[in-house]
Amino acid sequence: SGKPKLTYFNGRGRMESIRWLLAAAGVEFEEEFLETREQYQKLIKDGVLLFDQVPLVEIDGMKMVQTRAILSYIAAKYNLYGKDLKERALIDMYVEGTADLMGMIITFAFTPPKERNLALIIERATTRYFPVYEKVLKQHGQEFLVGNRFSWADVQLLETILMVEEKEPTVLSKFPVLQAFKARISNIPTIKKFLQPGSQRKPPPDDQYVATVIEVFKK
Ligand SMILES: N[C@@H](CCC(=O)N[C@@H](CS(=O)(=O)O)C(=O)NCC(=O)O)C(=O)O
Repeated sequence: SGKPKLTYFNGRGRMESIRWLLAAAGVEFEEEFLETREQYQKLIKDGVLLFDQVPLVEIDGMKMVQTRAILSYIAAKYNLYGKDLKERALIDMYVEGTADLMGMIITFAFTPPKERNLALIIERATTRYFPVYEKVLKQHGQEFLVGNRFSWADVQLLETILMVEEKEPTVLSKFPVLQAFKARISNIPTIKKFLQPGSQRKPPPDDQYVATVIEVFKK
């Protein structure tokens, strides 16, 4: 069909940022959901998982694995990766910062309840990460994080803001510039569409999602 094909669980995990970036770029994609151990073993047998891991994204005749490699390829292909090496370096830094914060939330669902530390996630969000993006936007006074135009960094920052707000709705209370950024980027047509019910955006992980991941990878 020519559309990229994403193979992963029917949930966010590492694939959600890829769904966001493709959607922001206005690129339609298909999905195959990993539900059983047999499916996973077949993928391995067929030799399509370079490191026996998912996300897998089939795009432009390639069977891509490794989340960052996939995201970088999509960002470059759809001109969301800055105009030169220095803008790309800034985008990489901002993207890795949001990835670190999102990573804390992704592992939260797989952490035994009594070991979960939501306070630490909110503390990191409000003292280490969000202040950086608030300052960057405030300092240059532009609409977007890098190069005065829409990029991968903007997409991933919005994804991160929404994910942290799901845990703590007041998290942006001290970040007025990020509040305006959130409203602005949410209104970009391709993103507005992705935020509508019925899109391929996935809900927060629930017990069933965690159980499926554990079941599929059970040694
Ligand atoms: N660095 C890889 C890590 C991928 C990874 O660990 N994937 C997990 C699934 S999930 O953590 O994304 O849910 C996996 O396939 N694990 C199986 C295995 O490692 O044997 C990436 O970024 O894509």
